[in-house]
Amino acid sequence: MIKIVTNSSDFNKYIQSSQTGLVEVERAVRSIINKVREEGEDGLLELRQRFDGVPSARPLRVQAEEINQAYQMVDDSFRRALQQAKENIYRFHRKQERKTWFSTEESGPSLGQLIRPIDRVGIYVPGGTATYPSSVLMNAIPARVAGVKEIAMVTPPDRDGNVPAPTLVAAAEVGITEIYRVGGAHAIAALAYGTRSIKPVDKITGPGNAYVTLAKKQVYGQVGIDMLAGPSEILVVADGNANARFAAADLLSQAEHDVLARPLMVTDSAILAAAVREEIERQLKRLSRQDIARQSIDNHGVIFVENDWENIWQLVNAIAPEHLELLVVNPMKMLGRVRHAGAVFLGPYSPEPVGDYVAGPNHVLPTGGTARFYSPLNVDTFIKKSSVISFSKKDLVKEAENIISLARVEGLDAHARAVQARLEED
Ligand SMILES: NC(=O)c1ccc[n+]([C@@H]2O[C@H](COP(=O)([O-])OP(=O)(O)OC[C@H]3O[C@@H](n4cnc5c(N)ncnc54)[C@H](O)[C@@H]3O)[C@@H](O)[C@H]2O)c1
Ligand SMILES: N[C@H](CO)Cc1c[nH]c[nH+]1
Ligand SMILES: [Zn+2]
Repeated sequence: MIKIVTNSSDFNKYIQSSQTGLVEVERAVRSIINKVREEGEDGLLELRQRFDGVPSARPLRVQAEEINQAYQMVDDSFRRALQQAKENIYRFHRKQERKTWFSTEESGPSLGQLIRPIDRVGIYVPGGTATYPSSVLMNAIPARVAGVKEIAMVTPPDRDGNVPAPTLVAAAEVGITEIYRVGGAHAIAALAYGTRSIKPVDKITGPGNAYVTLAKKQVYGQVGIDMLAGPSEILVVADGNANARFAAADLLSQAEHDVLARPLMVTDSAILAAAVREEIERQLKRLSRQDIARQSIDNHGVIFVENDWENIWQLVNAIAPEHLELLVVNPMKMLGRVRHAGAVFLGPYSPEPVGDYVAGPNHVLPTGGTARFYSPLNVDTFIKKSSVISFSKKDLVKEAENIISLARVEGLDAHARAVQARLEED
């Protein structure tokens, strides 16, 4: 059963325990990464066999033929839904496009920013316990809008070594053909360091379980990463008027992702809290992934009951959840109180799964409190900027004294001389 916590002095305990690291997993991930670094592809295939049960003889790269066959295996309703989702996600992300710019003032130096896409990106598409074609779109579309040319995709195959057909079709629809059937921390290591058949990438993006997420954290620096997008979270903020059936369904929608998923709620109504708890038990029984959802609800689920709305907003921002639902009267007005959240869903008809699939904003979102400093996956994730500086002699003469004086204070004589050399030119 989900815990109901009414004593606000206990709140911190629940927030902190959910944001602290998983030491055992961190250690396991370190040794997985080292094995791939030291033993390359042989180590990778051994780990794939151990963790994904795939015979090492099964080639890493998915063949073009498998992608063609995948189209025969998906139905029309999936293809229509995929097209609609793709269109909506493209529309939202195109609004984020950036252009190279230069200052256009008539006098003074020319300054600007070069915008360049990252050359080669590795995207992780989860697949350990569910199939995520939607995550293919969410990763690839902002990369395409940014202009990334090379996208390598990794995803865990099933026990027979096959990548699910919907995942392959989604990849083909966004022009990805470099697909490797491998998941987990070992796949992240292979993307970061390269193996015989996988060329290393410049940046790794995408969500995953604790192994994947901690692996991304550990390879950061060797490659760029988007963020820490680990086991799913939802925080439902509900007042006494909220619908208990809706709140319970939304909590379960994230609980079913992972035994480590965090379904949280805060309300000022003890009556609603009890009703939601009852509803969760009733709805859980009908779910196909009830084993996973049950563990998430029992071990990580909490309903906080708090009368003071000032304290409620403090709690929301301290948790900094991946998904925040506002099931309150006039949610738009309450938006101003939100400082940290991956995505905010307003009102009873914006349930979290709308954002997972079709709304358009990205569903790859920061977890574990990292929405305090990370943003959703977006076009900027796939670009980088270079500053451009162009001074004429006149511009340099004007600034020379300032440069020389700052360089002297820093004790960097050669810096000052680089400027003086130009002043003494003729
Ligand atoms: N934050 C986000 O934006 C977001 C979006 C979508 C999904 N998710 C999350 O992605 C995750 C998907 O999880 P999943 O497990 O279904 O798929 P996954 O692909 O993330 O993880 C499966 C892999 O984990 C590895 N693994 C499992 N147990 C292991 C062990 N004991 N030791 C070493 N490696 C092990 C296996 O190699 C397997 O390939 C869920 O946590 C879900 O909540 C997050
Ligand atoms: N809710 C997940 C992010 O935490 C994304 C997702 C994909 N498919 C279904 N849900
Ligand atoms: Zn989801």
